[in-house]
Amino acid sequence: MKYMIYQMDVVVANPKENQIKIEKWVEAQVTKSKPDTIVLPEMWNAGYALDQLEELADDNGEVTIPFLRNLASKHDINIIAGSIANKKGKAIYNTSYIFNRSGELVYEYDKVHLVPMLNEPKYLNGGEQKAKIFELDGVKMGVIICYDLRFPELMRSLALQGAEVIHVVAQWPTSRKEHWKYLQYARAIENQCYVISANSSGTCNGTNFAGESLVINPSGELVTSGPPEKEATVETSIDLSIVEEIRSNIPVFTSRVPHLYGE
Ligand SMILES: O=C(O)CCC(=O)C(=O)O
Repeated sequence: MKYMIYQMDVVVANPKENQIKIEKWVEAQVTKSKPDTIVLPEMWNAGYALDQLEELADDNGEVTIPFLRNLASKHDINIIAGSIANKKGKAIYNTSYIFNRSGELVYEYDKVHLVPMLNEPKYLNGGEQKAKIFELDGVKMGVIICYDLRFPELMRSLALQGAEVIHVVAQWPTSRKEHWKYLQYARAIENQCYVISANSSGTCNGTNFAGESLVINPSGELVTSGPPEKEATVETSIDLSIVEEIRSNIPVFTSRVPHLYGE
């Protein structure tokens, strides 16, 4: 499966401009490289303008869903659509949408873990649904959002449901870039799956975002990386046949003793 990741410099507090940016990027890059799947970063509609989300957030995807549906079917691509600030009733969530190449919305996930360091709980609601896997081109996959990466239980639950590829969409700051990298390596090794991330670049309220979107294979080896702190397109192909091979060589899933973990 061929991937293209948009390590995007999100324009803060300007959903329309970000939508145009994504459209132009897809027109320019997708037509050239013809990937199967593209990945966008976290909160690409509004950026981290948390105190303006009441005005900036989408309303149950009413703007974003038709935009992405059309992009997917027009270009024949699967879209791991990062995430957006999204109103559901009175509450605002950080929502990820996944579209297949026919333009069908196959999965929707609200970020479960909110970041105290950014005061997210003041502005956002945490998702209340269990994370599930979805399928694109017959491959079992999952998605988590940024701070979710610090909670190994979440990715483990996706791996136990059969995910072979897990995406991390993020706006992770440079100040904690080592955590960003090492946590992804750990999650790939312990779950023996591909970890594919899209981080943003650029700046918001004095915070620089790290870039360095990563593709790590199920053995914990780096396949490719985006550059630090600048907008970029990251391209790669992943070989799914190695997932089963690695899982049978080191059979951690059959060695688990769940009743001793309080599960
Ligand atoms: O956990 C971290 O250090 C960064 C998390 C974050 O920035 C986010 O979830 O948006």
